[in-house]
Amino acid sequence: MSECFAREFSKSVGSLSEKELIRRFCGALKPCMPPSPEGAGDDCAVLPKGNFPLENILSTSDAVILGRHFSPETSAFDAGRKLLNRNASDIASMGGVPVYAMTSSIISPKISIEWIEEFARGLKFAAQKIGVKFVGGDVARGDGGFFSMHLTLLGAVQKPLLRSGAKCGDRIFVTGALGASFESGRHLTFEPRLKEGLFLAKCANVSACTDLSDGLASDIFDILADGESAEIFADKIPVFDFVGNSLKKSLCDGEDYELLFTMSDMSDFEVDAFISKFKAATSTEITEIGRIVSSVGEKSKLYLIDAWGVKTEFKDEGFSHF
Ligand SMILES: Nc1ncnc2c1ncn2[C@@H]1O[C@H](COP(=O)(O)OP(=O)(O)OP(=O)(O)O)[C@@H](O)[C@H]1O
Ligand SMILES: Cc1ncc(C[n+]2csc(CCOP(=O)(O)O)c2C)c(N)n1
Ligand SMILES: [Mg+2]
Repeated sequence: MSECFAREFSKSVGSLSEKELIRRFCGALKPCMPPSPEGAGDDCAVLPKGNFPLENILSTSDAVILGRHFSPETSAFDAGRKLLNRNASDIASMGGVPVYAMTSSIISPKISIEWIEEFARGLKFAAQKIGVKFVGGDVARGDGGFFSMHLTLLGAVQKPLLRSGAKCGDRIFVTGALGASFESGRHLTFEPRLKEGLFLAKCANVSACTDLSDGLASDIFDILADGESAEIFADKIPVFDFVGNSLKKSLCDGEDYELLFTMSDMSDFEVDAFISKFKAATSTEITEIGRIVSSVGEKSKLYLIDAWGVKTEFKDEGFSHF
């Protein structure tokens, strides 16, 4: 595994010119970079409309920052893969398909050339899995030991799944299992729930959807309108099986990159059939974890209901940078 910081100047990006650095980075991304003008090389990338196969264009942006989203011990390959996949998770949560990516980076001159190429190979690995092409970006020098790369991902969607739309009485579901994403390494190795998002986009009674990046205890509020709260059945939360994981961690750790969504007008009988259909179409487990309830006149809240039916407000928060 290549080390993040070079031990000799000649192996550091500081020994390269800006153009040489871009050439090395883009070289490691091949064959995921189309030639100019669609790809890098001119002042802008020229993206043919026909390459966005569906009616609406989606756009999202997220970064990975050394010390914030990965550590100096993380493999560069895993950090690069994470960068694309965490953006693809946002496209998945809208029910879209990812198409084009652009990366902008701030790089300390001490970063090793081998490390940055390995980072690009992680990006390429994720891109080949989900059919994304890289079409340009930017690099700038950062001081000290700083490294960040920001990725803008464009995608396409017919009818987007939105965060808004959940109504009182709707059932709340989540894909996969939650918590201990850092300790288990899933924050690096997860696969974006793209086929799951596409499946949901075709279901008429999905009323809201988002992906879980800051933790359910935070992200649930993104799908609650004024006058709505969420009741979650504590014993239904799919706690990821990992030493030290807990209900609290499953709600607060973040970086699960699972989909949280709501369904309207569904009978108990239909729930089992839906869960089976979802599994058959995507190979992914989903769990019904709660309901949207009315709380008119007060702030939206997250309530936990225990196995005895006792309801308490859950006040711990998910991840927040500030
Ligand atoms: N610097 C910014 N300028 C404009 N809009 C922003 C900025 N930062 C965030 N936003 C917008 O705020 C909204 C919420 O951002 P948030 O980062 O919570 O979404 P997210 O990408 O799903 O979450 P995460 O970053 O945890 O993956 C998004 O629509 C995003 O585009
Ligand atoms: C070194 C290191 N320290 C902490 C964490 C945990 N972490 C970082 S960002 C984030 C939420 C989503 O990020 P954002 O809001 O930027 O989208 C979480 C849970 C990590 N993965 N690596
Ligand atoms: Mg998101």
